[in-house]
Amino acid sequence: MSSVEIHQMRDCPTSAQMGAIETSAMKDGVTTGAEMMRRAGRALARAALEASGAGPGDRALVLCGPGNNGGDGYVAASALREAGLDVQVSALGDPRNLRGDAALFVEEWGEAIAPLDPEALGQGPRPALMIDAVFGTGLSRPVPDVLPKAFAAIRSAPGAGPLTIVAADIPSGIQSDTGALLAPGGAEEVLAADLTIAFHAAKPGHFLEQGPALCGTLEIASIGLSQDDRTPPLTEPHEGDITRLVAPGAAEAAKWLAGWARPEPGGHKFSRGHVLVLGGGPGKGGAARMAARAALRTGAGLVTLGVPADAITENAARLDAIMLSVVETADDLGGMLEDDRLSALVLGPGLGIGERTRAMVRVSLDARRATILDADALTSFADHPEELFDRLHEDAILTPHEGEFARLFPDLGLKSRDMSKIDAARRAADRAGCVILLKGAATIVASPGGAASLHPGLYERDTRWLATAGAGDTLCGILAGLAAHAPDGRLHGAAECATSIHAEAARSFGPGLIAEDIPDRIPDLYRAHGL
Ligand SMILES: NC(=O)C1=CN([C@@H]2O[C@H](COP(=O)(O)OP(=O)(O)OC[C@H]3O[C@@H](n4cnc5c(N)ncnc54)[C@H](OP(=O)(O)O)[C@@H]3O)[C@@H](O)[C@H]2O)[C@@H](O)CC1
Ligand SMILES: Nc1ncnc2c1ncn2[C@@H]1O[C@H](COP(=O)(O)OP(=O)(O)O)[C@@H](O)[C@H]1O
Ligand SMILES: [K+]
Repeated sequence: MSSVEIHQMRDCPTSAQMGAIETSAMKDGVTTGAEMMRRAGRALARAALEASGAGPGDRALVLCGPGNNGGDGYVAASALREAGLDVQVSALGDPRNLRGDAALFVEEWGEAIAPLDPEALGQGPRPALMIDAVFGTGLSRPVPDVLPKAFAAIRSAPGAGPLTIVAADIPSGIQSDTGALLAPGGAEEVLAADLTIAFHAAKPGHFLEQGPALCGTLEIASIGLSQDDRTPPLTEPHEGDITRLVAPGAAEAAKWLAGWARPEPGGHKFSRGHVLVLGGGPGKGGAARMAARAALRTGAGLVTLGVPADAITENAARLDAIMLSVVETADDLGGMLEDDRLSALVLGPGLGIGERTRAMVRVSLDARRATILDADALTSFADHPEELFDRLHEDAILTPHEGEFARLFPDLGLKSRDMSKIDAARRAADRAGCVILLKGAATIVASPGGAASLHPGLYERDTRWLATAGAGDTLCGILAGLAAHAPDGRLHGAAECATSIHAEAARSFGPGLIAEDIPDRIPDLYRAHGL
């Protein structure tokens, strides 16, 4: 199983990590600050010309800020002028205060720089393209009032043609580590871009909170730093290494899936693992059945659904390849778990909230199998999460959506946290002592100790059709199908791969997707990746 180590992932650095990558590349003589800025600005100009279709004689407006993001803007302004456009530059703050590389490119621009004056900007005529290079990764506090006023003026300026807006690194007003808005009046105060050109790597803010709604299309431009650069771990206890972006290309995904999902040659059904999904009473079985089907399709050799006696008839009428067992109580479960070939357990989908579920979770965790806890298995511990955390171990994983997450980790929930979703998941993993898979448009996988990955169901990997009842149940099943034959302690990797399979299966179905469709897309997906 050595091939499960394959990780063809990209990085998703914070602002501090991005700074460290740049500094170390400059120190090692890989590039210079001016060269990076020149590449960044030229990439912006090129992308803006392409996206807008503008050419010689067309008007361009470049808004430049007081830091290096502004520096990228001055490079872009010079490049657009070179391409024959009629370029106007408007600056926040006095450009004479710019230092370092940015000052160099102000000089290279050498023409008039207007102050950022909403009234003047509102008079038009509206340009064909606009570059937003006011703030990038250095935005550290709410934007000044003049910025939203200038944006509003630009939006309403008179003019015939459409305006293509291109953001340098990230739209100004989004905090690049968290995706939070640093604009007191909300999203209306940030100029939504048609296209965002991120430099070197996508940042967390492109995927989290308000970021995705404001970035438009996201493209990454190389600025001369190698993709393989790694910074040393930061010293803060919960920062850990750079977040990995789980976005494998087709060739990478094929290798990765082969490592995780292809059966061993000469294997048998038990070597592919046996998943036990626990279900609830009559009329509550759909979620567990979907998880079970997904586990079987993903590659578990056997899947058993364990339900109370009065739910057997209903389930028997709906299942064939999936086996059925009566599991009335935690004692029944304990008896079943004497069979150590049961290698992965799923508890939560449709299981019911209360003491029966809590007792089953205790028995499951004590049995030390790969154990996936979702939905009702999480909510059952909302009043006493420590009781759950005390029993969790490295072969357990919690797969909450934001609502379930907030019940177990109230201080880290969406409404109360003052950190990124990534750091919230990291902190939760440390507290719980197991892997956390925190769902949403961007799904985070975090392990105790700080390792974290972000799966973007966004941009070219848009999986918005997954926001449908039961989609999470199938994710549990896919994860169980992989975990059933994964070596111990590999749940982080299994969770990354499961999220990716789940998303790709959903995308291959597309509009109108319902949860039942997901498991049955997996064979086509595997075939497409050469399994
Ligand atoms: N060599 C490199 O480093 C490269 C960097 N690159 C580019 O640089 C960007 C990062 O540059 P950066 O670190 O200078 O930050 P940036 O986003 O320009 O903003 C910081 C400035 O804004 C100010 N400021 C902050 N908040 C404010 C507020 N609310 N209201 C008013 N002012 C505020 C802040 O002032 P201060 O906080 O210091 O008072 C400071 O002056 C990155 O996104 C990429 O585009 C690329 O060219 C590649 C090479
Ligand atoms: N807007 C969205 N874009 C992309 N993926 C999404 C979006 N909303 C939800 N998802 C994904 O859909 C699934 C929903 O799971 P969950 O919330 O547990 O649903 P359920 O409880 O109904 O099964 C998760 O895998 C989540 O990451
Ligand atoms: K910007």
